[in-house]
Amino acid sequence: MDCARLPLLESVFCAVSLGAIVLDHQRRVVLWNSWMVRHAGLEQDKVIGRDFFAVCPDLRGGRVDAAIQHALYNNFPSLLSQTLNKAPFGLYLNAAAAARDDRIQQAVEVTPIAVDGAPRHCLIQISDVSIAVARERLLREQAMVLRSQTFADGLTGIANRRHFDVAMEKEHRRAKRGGMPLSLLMIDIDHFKAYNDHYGHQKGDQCLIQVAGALAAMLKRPGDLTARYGGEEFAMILPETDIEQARLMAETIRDRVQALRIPHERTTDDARQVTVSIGIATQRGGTPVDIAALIGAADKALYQAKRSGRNLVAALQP
Ligand SMILES: Nc1nc2c(ncn2[C@@H]2O[C@H](COP(=O)(O)OP(=O)(O)OP(=O)(O)O)[C@@H](O)[C@H]2O)c(=O)[nH]1
Repeated sequence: MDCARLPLLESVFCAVSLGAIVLDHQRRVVLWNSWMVRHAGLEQDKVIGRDFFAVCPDLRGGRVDAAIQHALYNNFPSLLSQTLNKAPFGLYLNAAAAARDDRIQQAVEVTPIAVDGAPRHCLIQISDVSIAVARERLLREQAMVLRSQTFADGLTGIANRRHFDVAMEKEHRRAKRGGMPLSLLMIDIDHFKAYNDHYGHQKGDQCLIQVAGALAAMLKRPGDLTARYGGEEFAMILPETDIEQARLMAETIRDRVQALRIPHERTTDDARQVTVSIGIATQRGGTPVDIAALIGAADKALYQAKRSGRNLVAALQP
């Protein structure tokens, strides 16, 4: 190497906008660039010639330590993925960030370096990936919000039809695998067309929100789901629930909706309140039917409850 080019190389080493450290074969710090001085808060004269792990004791025994050993003794380069290592070096944007221990997000690369007439050295490069990490976090949060929106009904906030379909597939598979019963309830507000006609569409929407809230508040087990199936019809999935337990649940739903005391002048109910009819279909444990048959049976039971006078529960076992 032409000696006149060495100061130039050192200036370049110091000017790059990433952290650069060179270690010798004994893991002593040979070079520590200005970016490291700025972000680690350690001047070159405090680190040059010292053992790397005396300068950065937290890194001993971790993945950076392993990468250094690989580079120095096995001649292997390593790229430490940001997600696994988060921010291994104590590097900060400024003093305020250091006080909060708010580290610069880092991508770390360790490369073996052959040196003429001396044992192998290694170069550690640290890039600031804070912007990319923040962008990724934001995208992940936005994806979660979008996901929750695509699975929620816009009016009532409970699960929508798409969520119902996904949950039904999952619970149906689980019931089949475990030989457990599975109940499905179809819940329909009685004379809702007349309610809308009499009180107006906005009041109709309020009524749907109240009924949905009452249904959602009844669920206790993690696999249970209540969804807006469409219009004024709701569905409830009750895993590991036999026909008698489902009937009890349906009767409680009927009571809870009546307890809301939503006036309905144009209904057939004597109390002139909003009521619901409920159809139940239960698949026995060990004798599964397909999902379409289960939904069809719940619809048929709902139709029976309506035809028998409304504000009633009917059940079928397909
Ligand atoms: N306000 C409001 N009304 C809705 C919504 N979705 C569906 N509906 C109304 O719900 C009513 C359903 O009426 P029908 O299917 O005839 O049933 P029904 O009047 O409830 O009669 P039964 O079910 O036989 O007791 C229709 O008038 C729809 O317009 C909604 O999001 N908001």
